[in-house]
Amino acid sequence: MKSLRIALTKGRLEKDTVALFEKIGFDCSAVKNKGRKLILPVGDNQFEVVLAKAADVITYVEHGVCDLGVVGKDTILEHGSGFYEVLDLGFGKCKFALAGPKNKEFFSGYSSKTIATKYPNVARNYFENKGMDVRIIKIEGSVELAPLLGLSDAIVDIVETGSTLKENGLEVIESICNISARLIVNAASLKIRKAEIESLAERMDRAKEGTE
Ligand SMILES: Nc1ncnc2c1ncn2[C@@H]1O[C@H](COP(=O)(O)OP(=O)(O)OP(=O)(O)O)[C@@H](O)[C@H]1O
Ligand SMILES: O=P(O)(O)OC[C@H]1O[C@H](OP(=O)(O)OP(=O)(O)O)[C@H](O)[C@@H]1O
Repeated sequence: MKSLRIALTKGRLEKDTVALFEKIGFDCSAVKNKGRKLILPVGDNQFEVVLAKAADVITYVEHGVCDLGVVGKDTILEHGSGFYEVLDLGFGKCKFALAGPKNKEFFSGYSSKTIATKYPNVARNYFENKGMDVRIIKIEGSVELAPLLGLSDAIVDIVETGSTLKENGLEVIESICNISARLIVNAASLKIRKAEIESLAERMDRAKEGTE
């Protein structure tokens, strides 16, 4: 049978995932010396790692061309639910927050507010739950610019250390939810290759706790 294929969010989550695999004892030298290669073997061809952008990890897992994926809860909340989320990996910790200019009251007044965000679905759900009607503008990155430039009243974005907000005169108005990296699995793969997938997830879980 061909080896399991895991889609891995490249960038921030990549290093922590590789560190976790190495803790289990898998040889990750191909991933660490990847050059521009995007599909790489791990261990003794135990599985293959596919390096992809966060939202694409979900697309590949949902379509079943990858059996598993490592992706942030932020991306899951924004982009999808057609898969199983089997494990909180405990790294990539940050949170979603509503943030805006320091010392400026956001929830007062009657005028409709404008929100800039890279996560329009998350922002829409958040304000729907509050019964607030807001205008949402999608921004692709450095979302903190939007209120500084006068495009929006506030932002919904990821906050980790808080320094990006602080250095730009912004502050958290309200925390929305915690985020961390998750292991996701294609539904059909979980049926067909249950034992293999469960064994890998268990090993990742134990390595995460430092007991492997
Ligand atoms: N400070 C942080 N900022 C953004 N994401 C973070 C942070 N800390 C942890 N993460 C997690 O890392 C994941 C990947 O972030 P990364 O910055 O590598 O990619 P991205 O910002 O989604 O995409 P891009 O490649 O466009 O920068 C996020 O989806 C989130 O789950
Ligand atoms: O609280 P902090 O530790 O400052 O981290 C939060 C910042 O990091 C992320 O941006 P990223 O670096 O991914 O760039 P981007 O905004 O262009 O996506 C996020 O969108 C915030 O801007």
